[in-house]
Amino acid sequence: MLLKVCGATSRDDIALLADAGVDLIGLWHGVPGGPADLSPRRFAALARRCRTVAVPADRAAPEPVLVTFLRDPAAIGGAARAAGVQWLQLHGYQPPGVVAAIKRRWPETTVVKVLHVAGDVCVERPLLASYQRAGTDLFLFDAIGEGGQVGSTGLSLDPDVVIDLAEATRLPFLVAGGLSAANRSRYEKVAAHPRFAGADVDTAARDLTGAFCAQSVGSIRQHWSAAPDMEEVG
Ligand SMILES: O=C(O)c1ccccc1N[C@@H]1O[C@H](COP(=O)(O)O)[C@@H](O)[C@H]1O
Repeated sequence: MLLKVCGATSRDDIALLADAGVDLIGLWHGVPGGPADLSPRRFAALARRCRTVAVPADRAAPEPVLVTFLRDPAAIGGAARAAGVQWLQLHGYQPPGVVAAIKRRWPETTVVKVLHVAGDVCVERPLLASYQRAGTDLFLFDAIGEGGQVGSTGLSLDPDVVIDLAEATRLPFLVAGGLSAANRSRYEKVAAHPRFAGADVDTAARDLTGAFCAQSVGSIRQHWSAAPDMEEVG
């Protein structure tokens, strides 16, 4: 299973996350006003750092992921390509046409489309087939905040809602939304699903000051790694 942690902003963040065994590191670009938003230059520098950071010989370097609210396929694909980044996380409400345009021009890209869930309602439910036809590689299920907040809500999804959504799709999926070491046992059914690809965390990876905490990330890794292994995705 893959562990993704979101919102790295420094070389030290990446060293800490790599050392803790994180597989995918989310780098924000095109998240206006976001505390972890990166300029194109900084985004490219940190993506390079992900690929070159020291990791034990038996582990791959973490994969940088462009996490974005951008909607313009050329801007999204252009930023990723300029930084040599293969993974895109389309957070927010980009329509299926954006996925299709990216996959047409950059077919080698792994596109993760976020599906936003409020309670037991997935906003994009009527569009699932369209996103699949467009070439989405993985879905990421995330909780919407009470005021419609998107990303890093710290709110957990009901595992039964996750399973229901997984069954309505045919792609591998990641889960986000208030995940932690402590609530891993609640997601037993989810982690055992044959298309469960991994967990995506922001809030629980940090301490009270908002900095990444090696101990918390290590503990999340340890608890969530108990999930059955996923076949290669992307
Ligand atoms: O972390 C953010 O603020 C953020 C901003 C813009 C897009 C995505 C963002 N994070 C995503 O939020 C979830 C996890 O959040 P949490 O563990 O509930 O705090 C995850 O998908 C991140 O990629």
